[in-house]
Amino acid sequence: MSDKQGHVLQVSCLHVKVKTAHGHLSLVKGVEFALKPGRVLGFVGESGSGKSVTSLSILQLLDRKSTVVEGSIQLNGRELNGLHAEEMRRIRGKEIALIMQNPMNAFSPVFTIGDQFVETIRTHTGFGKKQAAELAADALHDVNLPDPAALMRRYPFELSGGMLQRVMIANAMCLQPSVLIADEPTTALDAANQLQVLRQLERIRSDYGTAILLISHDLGVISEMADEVAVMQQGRIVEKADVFELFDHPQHAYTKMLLDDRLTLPIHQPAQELVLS
Ligand SMILES: Nc1ncnc2c1ncn2[C@@H]1O[C@H](COP(=O)(O)OP(=O)(O)OP(=O)(O)O)[C@@H](O)[C@H]1O
Repeated sequence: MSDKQGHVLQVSCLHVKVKTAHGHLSLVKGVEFALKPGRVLGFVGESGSGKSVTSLSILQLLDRKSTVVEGSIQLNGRELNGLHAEEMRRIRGKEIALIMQNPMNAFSPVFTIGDQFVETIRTHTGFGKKQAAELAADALHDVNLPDPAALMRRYPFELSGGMLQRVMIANAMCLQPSVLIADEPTTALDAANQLQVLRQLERIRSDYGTAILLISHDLGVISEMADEVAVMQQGRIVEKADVFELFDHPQHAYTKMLLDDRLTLPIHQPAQELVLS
């Protein structure tokens, strides 16, 4: 269910401050953007510019004691900022999901992949164990993971980063969230796994109309996947534009510098190798 303008996610006037011994330190300053179903917004910017803090504040995952989140975060027309933690747990995963750079952090080391996957599905759907296990196995098969039944009996440390990343994507596929936040989803992966992960993200977008907030240092990935790009610098969005417009006619000096750096620095992966089929 989107709002009147058709947005599934609308972030307005978002400020995030962290409490320090010397007062409040501003990490995110007046960030605004909106996402429509099936659209991909790329988030780029130097390390420390506030991309992850922005995404964690949307998911209400920042420590409530040490941070202050101000502004509005509307998901399907419902305000998330300040929502009760229990209510937020019901929404996370089901309506808005996160895929992070280091997928090992997303899994408990003491339960098998299957236990965790099935539990997540059951929490959000009310399915029985058998039904949830079948859905999980189908989803793992869908992301090209071999022998899903055997894989579900394994523990996270027995899988590579690329495999875990695909398990997280399979998870998201089962729950079909309105919004998926992918925070550097390919950075830790080799070229073959990067491509697989990007293809799966593209499938989630096209099959389920999931809107994706894609955070990446890799301008090749952004240019392939994003419809629109927001450039962050020191906690602010300094430029936001259609992807072609931004790459062809960057307006802000910082965006120009990022694009110039791309030409002089070795980038993570040449764009032409990331063409999605
Ligand atoms: N809990 C915290 N307390 C204090 N400062 C923090 C906290 N979390 C993040 N920061 C600071 O906030 C700023 C933004 O961090 P953030 O992780 O959002 O950057 P980023 O753009 O995602 O960087 P990267 O691309 O390296 O992941 C950084 O200066 C970081 O050191």
